[in-house]
Amino acid sequence: MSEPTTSDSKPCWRSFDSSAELDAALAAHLAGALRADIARRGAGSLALSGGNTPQAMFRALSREQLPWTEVALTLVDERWVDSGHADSNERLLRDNLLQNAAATARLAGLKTPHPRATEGEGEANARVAALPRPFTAVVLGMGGDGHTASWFPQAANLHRLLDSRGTDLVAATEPVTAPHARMTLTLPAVLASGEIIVHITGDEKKAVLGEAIARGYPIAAILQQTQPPVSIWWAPQ
Ligand SMILES: O=C1O[C@H](COP(=O)(O)O)[C@@H](O)[C@H](O)[C@H]1O
Repeated sequence: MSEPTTSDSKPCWRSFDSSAELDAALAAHLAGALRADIARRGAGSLALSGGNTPQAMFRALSREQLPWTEVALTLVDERWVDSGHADSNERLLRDNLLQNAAATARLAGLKTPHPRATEGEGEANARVAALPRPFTAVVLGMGGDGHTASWFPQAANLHRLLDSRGTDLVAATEPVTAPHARMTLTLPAVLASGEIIVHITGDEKKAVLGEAIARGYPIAAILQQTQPPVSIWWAPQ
């Protein structure tokens, strides 16, 4: 299957023969970007996605040797569940990345103690605002429905999440087609990054990406960008 491009921009594709190769290369790439940022401004930061795709890459990244005490991590999006819940992206990050050499990195999660995600917006915004930004890198995943971050096609407030002139760094949303209310970075927060990496695997997601622009999937908001640079890292399942 060929690599889809958009009419306006051609995100750079990095295709690998296996997920294992992709995971090793992406972990090394992120570690290099963090080292460079720490050397340049004394701090590095990553906004990372949850879900199944990035878990092995997180474990590879956790073994990279770098000054992890100077690294701040946050999530691209979070499900509104306790941090010990099986569906918690924070739990996923703690279990897979905040281990080994990376155990000393600082994590600013998006889940607050508020019962409702909408009530946690102020605190979550303040947490993200306190991080070293622009992010060194943002790593996005993508669902089979073309959602990235927690920008779901059916969400009533999708417009707010994708408002490039909006001032909120995060916002609550109801995905409609997936469980749990969410807290998600907004488009302007994602764009305030040294680079954006879309990390996907499998032919199905490659095909979805190819349809994204034509069908107006939320990930099109990223694929159409030229600044910061966007690259797509892909391997077969
Ligand atoms: O719900 C979510 O799904 C996407 C994609 O996850 P995957 O399991 O298909 O890799 C993920 O990027 C996002 O962070 C997560 O909250």
